[in-house]
Amino acid sequence: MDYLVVIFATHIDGYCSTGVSPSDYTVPSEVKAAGFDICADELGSIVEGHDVKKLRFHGGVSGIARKLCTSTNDGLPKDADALRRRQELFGINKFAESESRSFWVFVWEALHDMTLMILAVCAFVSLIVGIATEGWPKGAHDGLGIVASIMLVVFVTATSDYRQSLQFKDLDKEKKKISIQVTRNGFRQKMSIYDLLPGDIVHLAIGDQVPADGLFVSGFSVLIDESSLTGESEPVMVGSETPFLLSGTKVQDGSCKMLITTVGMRTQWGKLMATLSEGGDDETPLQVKLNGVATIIGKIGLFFAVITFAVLVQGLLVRKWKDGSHVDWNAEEAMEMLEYFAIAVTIVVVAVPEGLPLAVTLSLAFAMKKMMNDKALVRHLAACETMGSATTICSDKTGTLTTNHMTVVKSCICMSVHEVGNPSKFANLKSELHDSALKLLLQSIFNNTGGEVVMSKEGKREILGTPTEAAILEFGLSLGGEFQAEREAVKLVKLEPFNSTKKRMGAIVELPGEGGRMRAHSKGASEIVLASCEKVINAKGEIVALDDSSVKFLQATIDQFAGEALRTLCLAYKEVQGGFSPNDAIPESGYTCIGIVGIKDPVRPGVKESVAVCHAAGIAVRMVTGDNINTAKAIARECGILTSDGIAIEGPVFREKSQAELLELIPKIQVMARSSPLDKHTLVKHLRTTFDDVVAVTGDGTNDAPALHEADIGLAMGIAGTEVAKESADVIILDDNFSTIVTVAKWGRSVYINIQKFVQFQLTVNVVALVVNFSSACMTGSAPLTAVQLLWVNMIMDTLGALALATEPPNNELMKRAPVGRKGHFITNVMWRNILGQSFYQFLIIWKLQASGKLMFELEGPNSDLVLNTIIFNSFVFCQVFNEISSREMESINVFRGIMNNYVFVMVLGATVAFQIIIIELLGTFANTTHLTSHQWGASVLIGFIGMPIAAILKMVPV
Ligand SMILES: Nc1ncnc2c1ncn2[C@@H]1O[C@H](COP(=O)(O)OP(=O)(O)OP(=O)(O)O)[C@@H](O)[C@H]1O
Ligand SMILES: [Ca+2]
Repeated sequence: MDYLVVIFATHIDGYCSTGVSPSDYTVPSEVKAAGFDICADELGSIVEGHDVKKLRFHGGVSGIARKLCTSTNDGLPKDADALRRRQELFGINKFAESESRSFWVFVWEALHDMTLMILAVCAFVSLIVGIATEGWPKGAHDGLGIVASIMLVVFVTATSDYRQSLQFKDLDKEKKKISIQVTRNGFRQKMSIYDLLPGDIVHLAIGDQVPADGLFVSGFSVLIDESSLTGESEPVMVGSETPFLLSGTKVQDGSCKMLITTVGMRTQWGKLMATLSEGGDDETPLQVKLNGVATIIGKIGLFFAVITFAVLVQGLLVRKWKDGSHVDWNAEEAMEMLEYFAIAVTIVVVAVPEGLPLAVTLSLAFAMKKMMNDKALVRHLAACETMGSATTICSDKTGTLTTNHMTVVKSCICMSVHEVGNPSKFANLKSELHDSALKLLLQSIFNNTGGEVVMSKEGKREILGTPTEAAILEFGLSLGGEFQAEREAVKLVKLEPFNSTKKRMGAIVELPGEGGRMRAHSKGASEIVLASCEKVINAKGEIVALDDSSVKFLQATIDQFAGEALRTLCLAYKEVQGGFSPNDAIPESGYTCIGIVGIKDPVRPGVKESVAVCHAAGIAVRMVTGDNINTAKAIARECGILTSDGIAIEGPVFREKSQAELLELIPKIQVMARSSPLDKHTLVKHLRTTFDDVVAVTGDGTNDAPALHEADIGLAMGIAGTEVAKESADVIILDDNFSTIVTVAKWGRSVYINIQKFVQFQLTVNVVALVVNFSSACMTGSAPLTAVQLLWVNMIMDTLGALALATEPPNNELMKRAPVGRKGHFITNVMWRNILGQSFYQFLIIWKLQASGKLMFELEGPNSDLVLNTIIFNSFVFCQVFNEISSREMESINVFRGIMNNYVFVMVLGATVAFQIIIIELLGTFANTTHLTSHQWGASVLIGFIGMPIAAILKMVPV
């Protein structure tokens, strides 16, 4: 679809008269023909340029809406043809994506490997010298062998890189699936931001990202964070005087309705996106660490390679010196030199564990894909590996531990406690309420709210807004209130939307008649709102002073509700004397308490079990919530988070503690209630720095963003989460479920362990290959493993090994051990034991073969060296094949568990064996091998197999 935008963009440019002063603006004929009175470029210049003059010229926001043939109340009409025409003229809300790279780019990149290039030069020289001396095709075998191996390596590397890039592309798409509330055809609906068109009416709330450029229509206290566009961190006020909203910016506070004017690539954000290149995650910490390891090993390899080469050349020179032929060289000797050089280079190739970073990516990408199926979307690759070492999870309560389906189940209106929930109980409550109190209550509920009650397309009543708001609106409806009627009865002068720092929201309404009397409504965390009350409505409907006994009664009620795990909210009002201008602040004291409601939000099924899994896995779970302490405690107890030796603390208390006190306190904190965004951040920071914990934080709201950012792994909720929270997070939990977080931890651990397994396997091969070639070069003057053979071994241990070992799915055992934490060594003692033990065996057996293999296999004649070397090569490869199986487990003896479920492993192993047979039996001329008898085959396989019981015995050695 993108090309459409471009075509029309250029098309319209010809007509549109941008840059001219507003008064001589003429509408392009094409636009006019479609019924619009303004073109896309003009709209773009107004909003992007914050051009108040032009805006005024077009009749302000309502004028623009008219010219765009839309209504600020009902949005765009449904007519599909008209929508299509609109899209043709104004474009769609998509951003040009950077071109995806083709397979050949990856081939080209794989070819850029230094060692491979040197080898290619060797092959080339070998080909020329070979053909010149021995003729075609005999002289070309060695060279062709190397060329083929290089091609194989390049091809496999490129294929795997290419496949990764495709996967990341899919993920990128998933990441960008954002929907938003839109009014079209008179109905509120959720829509993908990509379907937005100029003229659409979008509802923005705190935490949303502005999806396209547009104008503010109506709303309150809108603060926009434009830092993503301008880098300016100070938020900008948006209102009817400065109505410009730019895409890519975020709503930091307030809520509003906006009219979309400019979409897609025409917006500044679109242009910005086009200049950013896609994908390409930074390297993860593990990758960085492993790259370091790889460099060291590479250097060791280089050292050995140089010595091996020197020793081999020296052997040749000494031989020639003895012959006295050191001055004249024949081609065969030149070839020999070249082969030595090739071997030296190959030793470097083998030594450099290119597979390490690859294994990490493979493993992470695999985990990422699987996690997506398990409802976790990984935004930053590094997160999954970090999650594996997490020692603490700071979870928020609402929505993560609970279902986020809230209903009012108890109320204490006018000082009398009622259970509500079914129609008869509501009738009961209603009959007891005094008329004037009921009126006040409904006025408060329906005006002092961030939610809305609307009719859906199907004619059903729908409640919009956060779950808390929805619960209260539902409560109001059940009491016989009507949203529209209450809204029309008074005029809303100001609304201060809820935010987590204040923990309350307020509204000012103008009452009808009587010279514009004003009334303030306040709603919020019950202790806080109650503290600002001076009066209360009593059971008779009279307004009386709030005396000590009433305060005690209300506080006891709050505690009682909270003790039953209910979220409590207090509603209060105040008559505002002496007028009110919208720029004034809503009063904070002198209120009259209407009542308290208790909202039930049941704990999610399975949370208790998941918390238990975390505890078994040595991960501490803490609840950090903005809710009342007793509510939090009750729920934490229900989930198994709060235990008898744990501490529950309130944010304001926590804030006052000294550094020394915190040191003592923090490890014991299991619940932190009434926390502000900053408290959450402080706790996480302390845990990370002072206690060296690896901290995972979950959150949904904008208030959680700082903590999510600070955390080692931020997990945002996919359903309830705001865009701001999601953007600060590393992982998005698509089903908002705590159990999914445990799954992420499990995958993280499996990634970590899989990479460890792979490293163990690869280091073993490395050590043996290096030592064998080096020692025999030193002692016998020849290398048993040739360049082509080494390249094949390299392939087995690098790419194929990574594939086989890095993609093992997790098992439940993983969650029964302690987390690695921040200080754990990547290569553990267990791994060293396995590596050294196994290498020792392999080295010994190959050494034995070299020393007395001819005797053992009764080899004689001119071919005996070749046969023996083939046997050595074959045994060496089979040692790796069986060691690959042993490497599936680092500690447990049973290495076969679940092997048949991991078909990649089985396939890789099968392919390795099959190709080994082909190399030896069919490609002997290229690989410097020869046909082996069944007896010799059996012996090589047996030698490899013995590595397995040895690995098993090693696992019994305690470290
Ligand atoms: N729409 C609202 N209007 C007024 N008060 C509200 C509203 N929503 C929540 N509250 C009050 O604020 C408290 C929650 O504050 P906040 O949103 O900061 O919590 P949170 O950190 O998101 O908590 P959680 O861990 O439960 O998600 C609630 O206990 C309630 O008393
Ligand atoms: Ca929250």
